[in-house]
Amino acid sequence: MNRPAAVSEVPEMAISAESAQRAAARQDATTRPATGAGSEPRDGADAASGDGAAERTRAHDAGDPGKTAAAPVIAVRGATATLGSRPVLRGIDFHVRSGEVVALLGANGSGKSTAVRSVIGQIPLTAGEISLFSTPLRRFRDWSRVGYVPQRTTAESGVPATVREVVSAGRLSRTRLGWPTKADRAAVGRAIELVGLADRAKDSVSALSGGQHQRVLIARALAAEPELLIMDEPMAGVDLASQEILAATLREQVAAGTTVLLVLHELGPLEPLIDRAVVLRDGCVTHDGPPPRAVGQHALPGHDHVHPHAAGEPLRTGLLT
Ligand SMILES: Nc1ncnc2c1ncn2[C@@H]1O[C@H](COP(=O)(O)OP(=O)(O)OP(=O)(O)O)[C@@H](O)[C@H]1O
Repeated sequence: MNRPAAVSEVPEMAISAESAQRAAARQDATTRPATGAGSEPRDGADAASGDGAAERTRAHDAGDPGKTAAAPVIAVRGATATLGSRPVLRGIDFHVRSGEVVALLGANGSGKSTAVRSVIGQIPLTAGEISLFSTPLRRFRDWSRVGYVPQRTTAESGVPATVREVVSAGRLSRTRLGWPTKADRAAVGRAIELVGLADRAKDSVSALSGGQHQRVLIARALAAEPELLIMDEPMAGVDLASQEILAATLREQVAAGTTVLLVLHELGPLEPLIDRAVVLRDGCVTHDGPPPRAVGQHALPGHDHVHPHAAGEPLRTGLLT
């Protein structure tokens, strides 16, 4: 197995003071919205599984900020994945701690999307293991704690749907059997407001721009008030105005203690939020630490990151080898 570079073997990663503070603040369950993940009972499947929810409750009950802050929300160890006959992840290790914002960076085809899709169980590993909230992925059932925004999708399904309908779909993991409660409807309304689309809530998603679509998808992920938000290139193909709204939305989530893993090809307006960067190259981790500074590296040869979904000129990341 081609193990990743030494940096990924270091168990304790630099976590910014800001991140540590957020993690501690998160311990005050009061920082979560009243209808948030921390205040709601679990559904039957979750309760039956006895997995993450119970462990999380125990951790909170223990009242030891250090303990929960130290437990990784995502732990990836020796993850190896093959697509077709091609090895795409070659034994990668990384983790994301509670309250951290971690960017997964790297050149086109380095395995970023495969890594996040493995984390949410869409791509099976051929070796290694992944845990979410200290529960092995194969036993993890508490998906309402996880919000996922996939790469390159639109909010359109072919069936006419309004912004509110699409965002409401994101709440289904929390909706008890039966009709949505007042709290469910309020959470959907909040998510729509957060992404600045309150005035478009009744509009068909087919009438929205690409950037607005992306905002709908993020609102859909936020509607469940997840503790962990995983986003695959949330800024790709998004106009500047929408980028700024998305950055503000994410800032708000992070301030409330949400843990974030996001694939990016450039840090852009999200840079101030990023605590740590994990850089992939050919399916291996080549850096795990402070976000690389884009300035200066742009001038180096081989630093163009051509994003296949964005027409026009190559985007530069300053992060590539
Ligand atoms: N279904 C598939 N079958 C075979 N190979 C695949 C498949 N999906 C992706 N790959 C290959 O796996 C590698 C990693 O792809 P992945 O999408 O994870 O990279 P990425 O770093 O997210 O790239 P990008 O920045 O272009 O989105 C690429 O070489 C890609 O061609």
